[in-house]
Amino acid sequence: MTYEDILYEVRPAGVARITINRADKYNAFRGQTVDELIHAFQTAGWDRSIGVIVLTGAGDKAFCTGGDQSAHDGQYDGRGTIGLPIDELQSLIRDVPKPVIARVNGFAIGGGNVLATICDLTIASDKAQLGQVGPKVGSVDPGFGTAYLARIVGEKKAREIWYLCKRYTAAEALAMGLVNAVVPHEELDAEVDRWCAELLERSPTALSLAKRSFNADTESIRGISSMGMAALSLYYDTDESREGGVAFREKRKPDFRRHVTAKKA
Ligand SMILES: CC(C)(COP(=O)(O)OP(=O)(O)OC[C@H]1O[C@@H](n2cnc3c(N)ncnc32)[C@H](O)[C@@H]1OP(=O)(O)O)[C@@H](O)C(=O)NCCC(=O)NCCSC(=O)c1cc(O)c2ccccc2c1O
Repeated sequence: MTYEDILYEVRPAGVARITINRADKYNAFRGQTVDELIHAFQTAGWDRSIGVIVLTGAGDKAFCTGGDQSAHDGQYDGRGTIGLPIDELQSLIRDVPKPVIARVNGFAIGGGNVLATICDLTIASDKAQLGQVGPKVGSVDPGFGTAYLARIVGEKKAREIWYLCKRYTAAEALAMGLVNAVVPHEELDAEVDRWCAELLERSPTALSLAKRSFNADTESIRGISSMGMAALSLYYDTDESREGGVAFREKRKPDFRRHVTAKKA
């Protein structure tokens, strides 16, 4: 597969770096981006010469800001249940039998925040900002993005993150356990390299067994996600959901309640 939306590099030896290369869109993903990410994770995941996978975004503004709002009118573009086969990508990041590190170099918002959450480890620049926007833009991740997040930061904090859609600094994310480390922006690569070097010294089979063992406890969320995606697909076809995307593109506040109250009894 020839990549247009991502970069795939092996650097240094043993480390596959997968970069969402859409800096002009704040590294938002469209259907093609997700398909390319799936291909890249499958390649790195089953290549025995690779011991660690690093996921990041191009430039220094954003790690990833989730679904591309310019490719979202009702359903997203793409071949999956909601257009984007994002649930396949999320499962794959969990399924690859090696550690995946999120290198969070800027905004990790919406689906970008979900990707960083699902990765095994997260290392953030002190310039990073993390948060959810779903209910602000007529969407929600009804699976790993919500239920798995609650496992990490606790129910109260997870509900705050999703209901209020605030942006959190890297330091706040560290305090709530959403990231493993925060470093000055210019030291991000050196820190990621250090973590990768240490992981490459560990037994790959022991790491893979540990990863599967951690995953086993939250596998039921995969079922919740697949049911949730079917419900979400129906929601995306409502005026209430469309209002979120339209308002984002028109750079105005959404008025969701107008559509709720317009429903017939
Ligand atoms: C990232 C921001 C917080 C930045 O805010 P700021 O005020 O600094 O800048 P702008 O808002 O003006 O943005 C700058 C520039 O970037 C464009 N942009 C940013 N994000 C996107 C995007 N996601 N898609 C397309 N374009 C984007 C923006 O339009 C500006 O371009 P100009 O040309 O006008 O200059 C803020 O931008 C922000 O909050 N962005 C997030 C937007 C968003 O709605 N994301 C999608 C949310 S839904 C989602 O991601 C999602 C993901 C999943 O994985 C799911 C899984 C399962 C179910 C559902 C899922 C889901 O809904």
